[in-house]
Amino acid sequence: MPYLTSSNDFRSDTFTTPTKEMFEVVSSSSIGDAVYDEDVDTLQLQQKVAEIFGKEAGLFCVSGTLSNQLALRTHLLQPPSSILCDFRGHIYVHEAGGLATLSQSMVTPVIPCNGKYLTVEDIAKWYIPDDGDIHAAPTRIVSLENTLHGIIYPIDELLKIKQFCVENDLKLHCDGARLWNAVVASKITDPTIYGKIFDSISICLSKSMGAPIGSVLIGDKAFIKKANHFRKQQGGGIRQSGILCKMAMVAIESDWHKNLQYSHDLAHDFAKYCENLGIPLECPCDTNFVFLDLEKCGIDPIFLSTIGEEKYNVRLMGNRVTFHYQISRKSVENLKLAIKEAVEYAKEHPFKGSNANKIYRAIEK
Ligand SMILES: Cc1ncc(COP(=O)(O)O)c(C=O)c1O
Ligand SMILES: C[C@@H](O)[C@H](N)C(=O)O
Repeated sequence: MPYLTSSNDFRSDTFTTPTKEMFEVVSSSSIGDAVYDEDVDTLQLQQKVAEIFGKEAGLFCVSGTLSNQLALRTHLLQPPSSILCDFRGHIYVHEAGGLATLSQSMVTPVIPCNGKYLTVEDIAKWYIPDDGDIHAAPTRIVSLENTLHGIIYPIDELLKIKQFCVENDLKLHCDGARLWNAVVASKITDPTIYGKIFDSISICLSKSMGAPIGSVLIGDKAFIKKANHFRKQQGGGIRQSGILCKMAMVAIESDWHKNLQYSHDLAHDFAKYCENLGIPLECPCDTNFVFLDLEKCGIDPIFLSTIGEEKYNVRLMGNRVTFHYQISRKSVENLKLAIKEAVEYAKEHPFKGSNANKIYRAIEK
């Protein structure tokens, strides 16, 4: 099926497509060489994102993976070192082992005791102190994700973790690919709170915000200056990035609160529908993701995505159903028909296969 629009694409919010307005602004974008900090639209976007989330400076990156990897590399001075994160964290599961190769760092993947997000108790239990034990790779960074699997991090827990990091000389990074969603769902009126808590934040513009390309890494000036050095080293120093930054600025200047709330409302409605069908959720539906425990209902994810595409014109991948502002209500109705058929089919043909190819891990209950 030719890829037409994202209105029926529930695979990820990375499938959001540029708007007509984004294409229209391209012709008036600045055309300076961003490697020399001479591109006005790039400088403006970097500063805008830094100001929104309360940091001194920003650095445009072509992907969230690059933004995360630069942040963590910049915080690290020399091996041996460890980075503590949630065992489901993108930096650990989905960034191709970049921390090992680009940062020569170990990772301590931790399963949250509360089944949702790491608490300060989880971190205190699993962090590796720099106490002179030559067997160890001491923890240098705690890297959190907000949201992670769509789960919101409570501010009071973040503040406790921040305090622990300060007391133990640890850097605190946030993979904020969907921090915009957390702001809307938590009804945060002043997002600079996150800049007060985290030493660095990677903010994606290409997911729920709908820009075609780009993330911005934010931090203090000295940190961003060093991250820029690593960005050049890793080939991320791009030239006329004003084209991309102007498009991204359209997303920031849009009514993103309304857009993201729409996607959250669709997700919450679908989550309720699935639970009423007897499909448990793998984790709470706080924002735009619905993680279904298909295994518990004997539903084959391949069967679901196949009938979804061939019979109901919806695009699905695995057990994560993603909502974004370009999803149409008609597509949600089609999605509900597809999941209903999959439930009925599973009653007669329960799927007992392996979920080894599951790219989104769940916490065993
Ligand atoms: C939580 C999270 N962090 C980082 C990334 C990486 O972003 P990118 O795909 O632009 O590298 C993603 C991907 O969507 C993500 O879901
Ligand atoms: C697959 C993963 O890298 C991507 N960030 C997503 O959420 O779809």
